[in-house]
Amino acid sequence: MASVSIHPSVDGGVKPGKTGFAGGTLTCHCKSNPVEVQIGSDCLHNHVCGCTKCSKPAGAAFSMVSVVTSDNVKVTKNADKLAVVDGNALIQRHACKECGVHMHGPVTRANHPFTGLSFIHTELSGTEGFAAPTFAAFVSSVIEGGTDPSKMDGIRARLNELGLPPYDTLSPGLMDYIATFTAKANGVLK
Ligand SMILES: N[C@@H](CCC(=O)N[C@@H](CS)C(=O)NCC(=O)O)C(=O)O
Ligand SMILES: [Zn+2]
Ligand SMILES: [Zn+2]
Repeated sequence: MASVSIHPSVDGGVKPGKTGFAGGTLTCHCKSNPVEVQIGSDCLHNHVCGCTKCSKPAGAAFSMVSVVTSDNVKVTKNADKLAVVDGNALIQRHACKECGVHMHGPVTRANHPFTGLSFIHTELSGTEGFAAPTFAAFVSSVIEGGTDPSKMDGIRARLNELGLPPYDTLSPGLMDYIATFTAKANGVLK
């Protein structure tokens, strides 16, 4: 069952986070002058994502991606090496121009449910303790990234085995959060 690599951080089993964890430093893969980003809190939620836009380690079918509030994200070293991958995307993924690693991705678009949040990859921190992923998002999207559709049953079974329930968009909790935001913005809900 373990033939497909979901992500190196979960392939050996999902490691629980540490209660009261206060953050850590994310470092890119450059051997010299790496970019460093300080995260001043635990992540609010963590998950694995199969979409083509989130950066995946070599050989992995998924990225592991989480959110923190953007005021808890500070680029502390070699900020000049960062460039936005796609200026039109909702998530402004800032990648290292040299090694390609995505370091942080703030959402700054006005009136969006995710405004004020930044997407980060906690495995870039040497310190373990960030909250563990709890579900798998955009699972069907791995096909767009080149996965053979015949592998999908096995991938979903492996995700369930790891305790990461698979969804083809976000988890029900997050989809409800987004729909509630939209219903309030439209005046349908008070
Ligand atoms: N099927 C698309 C899905 C892309 C997508 O919608 N990704 C989600 C999860 S990260 C998202 O919120 N994207 C916003 C963005 O990339 O800015 C793909 O794989 O490229
Ligand atoms: Zn780098
Ligand atoms: Zn994604």
